[in-house]
Amino acid sequence: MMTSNSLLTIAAGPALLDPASMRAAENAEIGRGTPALVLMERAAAAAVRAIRMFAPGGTVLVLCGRGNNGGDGYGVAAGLKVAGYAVRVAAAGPATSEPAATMAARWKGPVEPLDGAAPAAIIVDALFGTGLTRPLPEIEQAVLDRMRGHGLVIAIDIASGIDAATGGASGRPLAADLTVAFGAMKLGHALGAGRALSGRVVIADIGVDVADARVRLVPAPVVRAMPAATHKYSRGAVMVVEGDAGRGGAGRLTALAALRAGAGVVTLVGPGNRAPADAIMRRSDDEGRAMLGDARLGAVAIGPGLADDARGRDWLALVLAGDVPVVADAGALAMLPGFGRAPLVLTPHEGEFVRLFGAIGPDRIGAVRAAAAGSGAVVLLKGAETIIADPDGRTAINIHAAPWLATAGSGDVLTGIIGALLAQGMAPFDAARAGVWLHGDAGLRGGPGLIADDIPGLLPAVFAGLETGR
Ligand SMILES: NC(=O)C1=CN([C@@H]2O[C@H](COP(=O)(O)OP(=O)(O)OC[C@H]3O[C@@H](n4cnc5c(N)ncnc54)[C@H](O)[C@@H]3O)[C@@H](O)[C@H]2O)[C@@H](O)CC1
Ligand SMILES: [K+]
Repeated sequence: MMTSNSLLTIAAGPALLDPASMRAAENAEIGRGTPALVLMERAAAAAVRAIRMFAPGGTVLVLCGRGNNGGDGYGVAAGLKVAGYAVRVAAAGPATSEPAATMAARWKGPVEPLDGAAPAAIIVDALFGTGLTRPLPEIEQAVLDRMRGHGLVIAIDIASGIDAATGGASGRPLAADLTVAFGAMKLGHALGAGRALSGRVVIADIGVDVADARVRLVPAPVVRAMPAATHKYSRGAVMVVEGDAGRGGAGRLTALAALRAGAGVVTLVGPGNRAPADAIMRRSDDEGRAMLGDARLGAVAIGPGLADDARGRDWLALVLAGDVPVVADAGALAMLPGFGRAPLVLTPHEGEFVRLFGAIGPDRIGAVRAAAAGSGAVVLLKGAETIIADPDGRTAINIHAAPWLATAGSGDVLTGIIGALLAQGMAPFDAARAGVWLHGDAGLRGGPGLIADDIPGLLPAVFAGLETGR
């Protein structure tokens, strides 16, 4: 049925942890015999290395909280002082926990109160990390406000005030130029306000094992060399079920995107059976139904421009009952009859998701995971941060994208890209992840003024970029 000649491969991607899983991973390492103080020493040393690379030399103000994030801060202060920086420390009060208190005792210099501390060229924010559970207190908020606009800001683990589980901001966190994240990225670096306020994120390995993480960032796919003996069917055959007359533009965009994403042959199936005007093949509904029995067919893309009527419903029921992988979007989502045999990728935006699966609530990731587990389909919730879940629980978040992609027809293009990757034999979860990354990269390359029609034409540059690293 499927060819197995995918142009791309895609790795699992960097782990994205919530604070509870991070603590569990740290506790596991402590259980294996590494003292918490050693983890903190590693964290501080890694932060010092990152700061020396990012900002070699200068005056430093380290803002220390009373918890372990503050403990990291004292270690950073000591390390930067040894490295020749002029370091001052301001603290909210004595450290209340271990190993932070031990680390604080190693800082032999003066400690200023937070209120009144003057900014420096380099401001190290070690007030709160993953332990923040309440709104930022007034004194901490005031010092962050006073620092704003005055120096290069380095956040220790995460900008103080960002909820590491959700990326939500309490109060007004200070935007970081660089965040040194310990052990792994946290969800709060990738989501919501946290994504914008984290700046560049460097992951510091502190010897904590995060290999089991179920939620990961979508990484850049890798382009494989095509064998010379490739022919068009071995590169994947996609059938796009077109909308009705007057709505055909959406299907055409999907088909074009599938071709540009590397499918060898793309057939647009619809009532018209018009003469081909370009590289896209055109067939009638009857001919299309016959194609479903062709072993060379690799994937079906259905939904863009599709009307909620008898024709649309018949097509949807037919393809879901087959065993050719299906990507369903737009019109198909509005009339999904249930879930059939076919490996399936659903690509709803928020409104479509809510109609299909119910309200989302504050836990967007949990909602997408539940939708995938309940439906047996890979579910891809489109948005500024696209969330993709496999029925087996693997979950990915894509932040490699640009706001210019929020434009009419952009989703039709994504459907075509995913269709092409499915047709090449990529597993549905991988096709969805790689597809959304390619789409996002095209958006970044397109910039302001981008329209959906431009996206397929940007894909050759996206692939070239993957091969050359540019
Ligand atoms: N656990 C470990 O093994 C490691 C932890 N590390 C650091 O430890 C941090 C987490 O430390 P903590 O759990 O101590 O938490 P934080 O230092 O993030 O927060 C400090 C404490 O303040 C309290 N708190 C929360 N919100 C508050 C608010 N709004 N007002 C007043 N108090 C509030 C909490 O009880 C929390 O324990 C990480 O972000 C990381 O920087 C690193 O040293 C690496 C190793
Ligand atoms: K911090």
